Amino acid sequence: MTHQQLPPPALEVRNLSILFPAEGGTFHALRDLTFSVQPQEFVCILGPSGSGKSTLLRVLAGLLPPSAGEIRYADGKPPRIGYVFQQANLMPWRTAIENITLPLELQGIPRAQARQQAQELIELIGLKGFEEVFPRDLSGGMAQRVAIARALIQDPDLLLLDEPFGSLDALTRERMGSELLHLWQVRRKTVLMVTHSISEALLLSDRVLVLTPRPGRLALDFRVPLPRPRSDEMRYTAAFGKLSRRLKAAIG
Ligand SMILES: Nc1ncnc2c1ncn2[C@@H]1O[C@H](COP(=O)(O)OP(=O)(O)OP(=O)(O)O)[C@@H](O)[C@H]1O
Repeated sequence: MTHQQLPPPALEVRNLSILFPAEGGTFHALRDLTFSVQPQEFVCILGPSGSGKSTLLRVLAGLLPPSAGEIRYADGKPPRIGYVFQQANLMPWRTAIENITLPLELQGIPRAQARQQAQELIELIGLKGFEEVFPRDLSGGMAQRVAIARALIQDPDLLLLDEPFGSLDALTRERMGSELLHLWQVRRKTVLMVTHSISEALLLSDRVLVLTPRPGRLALDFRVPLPRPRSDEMRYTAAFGKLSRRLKAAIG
């Protein structure tokens, strides 16, 4: 029998709990979560409102210390992280390209060099022609493309996406999902993405982690058995419908 050796996980979460202060004491936002993520894996986190999905991303980003348990990263130290939120949070006085280059400028990288690096991402993410547009003149989808490019420009090892398409209309959301898929196929990052959309999770990810209602525990760690490359057409297949029902039942 051959033994297939897996690379060390990009991150391991062990018995993670998060307690927050509440009236008269504390409450568990997350309780005893254990899972690991492989390098370049695309993992979606699904769960009802308040199940601790955003809290989990904040812990993984190092913005919130675990109350109990631990997080281990592949080479022992926290990876470079790119973080994208539901709102693009762009600087209104900077153009699209100037928002993208900002993280590099803050690192002291010369402006011309930063712009050159941004240009490659602009083409990859469908922002060509919008470089000099200010945020007020960008559509929601375009603004979110800028936010994703800004997160990618530092070449993060780990991309954390917190409902990045949550504020977009359904059609733009589908298109952005396909573009993210394309981006991931080209750049191959380890991705953890929070979403409320079962179909988005199935179409994009290798694995879906479903959290229970508060306190968030792991209800299901589900490997998506759909072949890659994935296409939008898959949404309309019987297999996809069956998987959707399975996830819906797990969310409750
Ligand atoms: N800093 C904090 N202090 C106290 N309670 C908090 C804090 N941050 C989050 N919470 C609470 O922890 C719980 C989990 O919140 P979190 O935002 O992680 O859930 P979520 O699954 O991302 O929700 P949604 O899907 O609505 O975005 C909620 O009850 C929230 O009110």
